[in-house]
Amino acid sequence: MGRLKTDDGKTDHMHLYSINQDDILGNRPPRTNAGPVESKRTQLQAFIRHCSAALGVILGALDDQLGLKQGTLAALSPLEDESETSVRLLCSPPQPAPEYDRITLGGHTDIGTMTVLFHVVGGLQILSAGKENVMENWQYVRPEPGCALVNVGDMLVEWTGELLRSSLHRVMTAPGDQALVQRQSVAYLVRPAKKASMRRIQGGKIPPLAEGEEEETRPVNEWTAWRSRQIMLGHLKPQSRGGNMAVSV
Ligand SMILES: O=C(O)CCC(=O)C(=O)O
Ligand SMILES: [Fe+2]
Repeated sequence: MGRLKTDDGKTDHMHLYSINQDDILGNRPPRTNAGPVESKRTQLQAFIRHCSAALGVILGALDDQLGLKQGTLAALSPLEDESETSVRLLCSPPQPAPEYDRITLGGHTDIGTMTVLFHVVGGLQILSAGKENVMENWQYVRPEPGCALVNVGDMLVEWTGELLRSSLHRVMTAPGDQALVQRQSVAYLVRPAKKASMRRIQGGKIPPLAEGEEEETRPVNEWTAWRSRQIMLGHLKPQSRGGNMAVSV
């Protein structure tokens, strides 16, 4: 806790544990995780497969809407290929004297393909497209019982020539009395296969490169390292991207 800088120059207010998909599915030699994770390998495998199947349905619907061949988007992140896909556990301690302006996890867009988020306690906030990044423009996203939240990541924005949008979000102290309890969330963060390309997908409704626009040719790993570094150095500001054309699903 307190290791990551938040947007207001303070530090985070959460514990974070990342579980690597390749480790759980056996795509690489096993890592030694914390005891509670090691004892739940079977459940984690089932969880990953379940999330992935659900995302497959959503990606299939997006294929249709974008006029792409069925399976195009899902094929970029197959379970059996090595990737940086992870299950991320977040935990923020209760605040007996809540500081409602405290940032638990700073504003960011998810860098990968898509995210499935499970949360019960509030605190997640989103900055709507086109809104200035000031406190009063951030809106809480109320968790819906029995529902997961699905987020588009930056790579889907790149592949679709910015048709799809990745939204800037963050975690704050939960509103009202919810701040008095511990907040936990589980996120399944899908990243593409390491060997995938960041090249824009061709076909369907995806716009071809405009004149003078440079083609992105880097592989996923290189692009990820570059983007993370640009954000860390402050050369790139995390912000909502894409959404150039409404695509209804
Ligand atoms: O805990 C949450 O509600 C969101 C976490 C998140 O944005 C992330 O893990 O990328
Ligand atoms: Fe996120």
